[in-house]
Amino acid sequence: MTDLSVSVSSSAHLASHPLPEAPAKVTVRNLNFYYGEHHALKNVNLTLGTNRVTAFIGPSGCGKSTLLRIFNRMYDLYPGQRVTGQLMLDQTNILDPKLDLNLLRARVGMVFQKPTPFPMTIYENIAFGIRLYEKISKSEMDDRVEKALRGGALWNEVKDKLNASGLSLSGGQQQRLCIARTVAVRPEVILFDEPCSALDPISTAKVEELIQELAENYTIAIVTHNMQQAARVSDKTAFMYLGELIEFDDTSKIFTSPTDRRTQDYITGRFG
Ligand SMILES: Nc1ncnc2c1ncn2[C@@H]1O[C@H](COP(=O)(O)OP(=O)(O)OP(=O)(O)O)[C@@H](O)[C@H]1O
Repeated sequence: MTDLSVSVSSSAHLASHPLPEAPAKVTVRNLNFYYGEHHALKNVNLTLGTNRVTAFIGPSGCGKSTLLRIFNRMYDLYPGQRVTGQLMLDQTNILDPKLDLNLLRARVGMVFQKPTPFPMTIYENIAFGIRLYEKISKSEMDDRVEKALRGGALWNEVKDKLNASGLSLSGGQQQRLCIARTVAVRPEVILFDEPCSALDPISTAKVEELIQELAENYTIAIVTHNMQQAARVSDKTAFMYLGELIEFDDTSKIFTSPTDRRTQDYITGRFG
């Protein structure tokens, strides 16, 4: 195959041999999702491997964001939405109606498309979430804030202005603040919903680098419209179409020799 629109030969990240299987962190079995009458996810099956980055790609409306939002039960916020099937985070049933959603969302953090810092200081943006779950001393909190900001690759830029408003940062810095805020509560899984779509190329490169660093300690799922981004940052790629998971494989395989014609058509830009 010679006409793939995503140049993968230049990406050092893409290995030519199959990735070893990682232990399952999130397991999706026969998952269906409905917005009222609309059947938005159709019998989806896949596994997010521990400390792997899994990218979700596919044309607009195929259900990528819907699937991502089920992983931390965001759909509970809206009436008329319904899910069936099985979804496990290790041994925890994510779909259990009795599950404590605050605890789930501490374990499965989310970073959105647009940076959404709280209208408070940089320090408080981080400390706020920690205080929801833990009572710790001021010096412990200072340590945690520093660690989180380092985790968000932002510490060096903000260490001298922790009392400035989070909203005074640039868009790219705000997004890294949101990542730091997510990391601060020590999640196991981080969901990224098109995290770079509002960022310039330099900020995008920083966030992509950060995502790869975070994969050393976290299991990551990322929805992206940017195929080069999926190829650069992810280990595994899931291609979705009209609510179905069409193909799920090593990213190198999806971008060089996909099995399904529809995957090939999408990544070569024939539709979507
Ligand atoms: N709140 C909602 N109510 C009704 N239908 C919805 C709602 N949110 C999404 N849908 C529908 O569900 C389907 C999947 O939407 P979803 O946002 O998951 O797609 P997507 O692949 O993330 O799209 P995009 O790439 O444009 O963000 C679409 O047909 C969409 O119109």
